[in-house]
Amino acid sequence: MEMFQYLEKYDYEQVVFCQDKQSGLKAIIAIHDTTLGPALGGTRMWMYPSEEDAIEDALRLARGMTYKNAAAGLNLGGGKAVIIGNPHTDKNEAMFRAFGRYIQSLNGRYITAEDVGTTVEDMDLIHEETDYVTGISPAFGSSGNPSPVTAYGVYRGMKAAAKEAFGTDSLAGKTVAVQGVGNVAYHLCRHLHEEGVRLIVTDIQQAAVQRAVNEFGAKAVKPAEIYSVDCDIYAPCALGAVLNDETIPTIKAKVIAGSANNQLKNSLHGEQLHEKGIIYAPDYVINAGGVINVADELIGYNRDRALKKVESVYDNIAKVIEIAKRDNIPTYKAANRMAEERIARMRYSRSQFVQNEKHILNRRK
Ligand SMILES: NC(=O)c1ccc[n+]([C@@H]2O[C@H](COP(=O)([O-])OP(=O)(O)OC[C@H]3O[C@@H](n4cnc5c(N)ncnc54)[C@H](O)[C@@H]3O)[C@@H](O)[C@H]2O)c1
Ligand SMILES: CC(C)C[C@H](N)C(=O)O
Repeated sequence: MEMFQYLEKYDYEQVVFCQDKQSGLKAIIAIHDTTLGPALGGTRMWMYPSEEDAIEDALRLARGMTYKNAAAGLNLGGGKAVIIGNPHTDKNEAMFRAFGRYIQSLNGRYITAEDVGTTVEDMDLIHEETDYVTGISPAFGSSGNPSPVTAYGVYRGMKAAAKEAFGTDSLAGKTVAVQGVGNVAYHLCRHLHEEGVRLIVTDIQQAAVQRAVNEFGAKAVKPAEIYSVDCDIYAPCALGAVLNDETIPTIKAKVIAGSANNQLKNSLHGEQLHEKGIIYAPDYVINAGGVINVADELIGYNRDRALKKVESVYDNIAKVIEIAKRDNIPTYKAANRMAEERIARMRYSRSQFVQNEKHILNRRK
């Protein structure tokens, strides 16, 4: 990869490589854009096939957080970190504390939280060394695991997309196919079950499937079958790139609304969904509940206030659909437009020099 060429292409601000031989820490922090405020995004721990894959993932995810935070109306920029290693076998206290010291050295330009492969316990270790971490234990007056709140946001966003497709946002009697019933989707299934939805689920872990079958009366199908089942709504809640040339032609759902990041393999697939008349709730808009929740910690966490803010995912999905209809463009493009326009407006309005300017981190004091 021609690093600076890539950074210039998408206008990244900063990339930090963090190494600590004794603990085995190899991490990359990518800060994409801090126009709206400090860059907030989780830390992913993953066994990357190569260092180049890890760098690419950090960069791609950081840019995604710029869009997610902007579209959610947060005064936060976009960044993300990756730790190279096996989250089941390679973690240790010194690793996360060394990583916390690197975050501290950025003096608030980057704030971390959970992502795939990291937990509340890991955030607590990072917190030993820095204040620039969210999603830490409720014992510290913080928000804890973001997944249930992400699920609530996805549920709200799904209702907004359903309103467009079916003329009502009631999901009672609808069939929803859920791909992956992990941390987020388990809670999503609970909301859907309580509203009288028929659930079809799949997962590569049998125990996760069985729990949804037992608790919510879900019907189980094999992983490869989930795309083509008869359903009203397809909820991708596992991996990225699941909306691609192979899967899109088989999808029968009228709505796609799930928590997974980077659902479109590439932007062409967003066009294909538009041509098929499927209402696609853009991933980074519908799954913003987690980041909205952890961002509330920056002003002194209040669960009720955070949940109230997460309800706005409904309005944000409705707004994206409205822009898509007004401009006759796919919803993924409408979401990008919404985020980019907000950043451009704020960049302009915040371009004047102000001594000791006010920003979200100053509100903590
Ligand atoms: N946790 C959050 O707050 C949050 C916030 C925003 C976005 N997300 C995104 O939502 C998705 C789910 O996150 P999570 O925290 O629930 O993760 P998780 O690991 O708890 O759940 C994912 C589930 O998907 C299953 N899975 C993996 N590959 C599969 C396949 N091929 N077919 C079917 N199932 C498969 C896994 O076995 C697991 O049960 C991820 O893409 C994540 O990036 C999560
Ligand atoms: C800040 C975190 C809760 C971010 C979450 N991992 C996401 O992708 O939105």
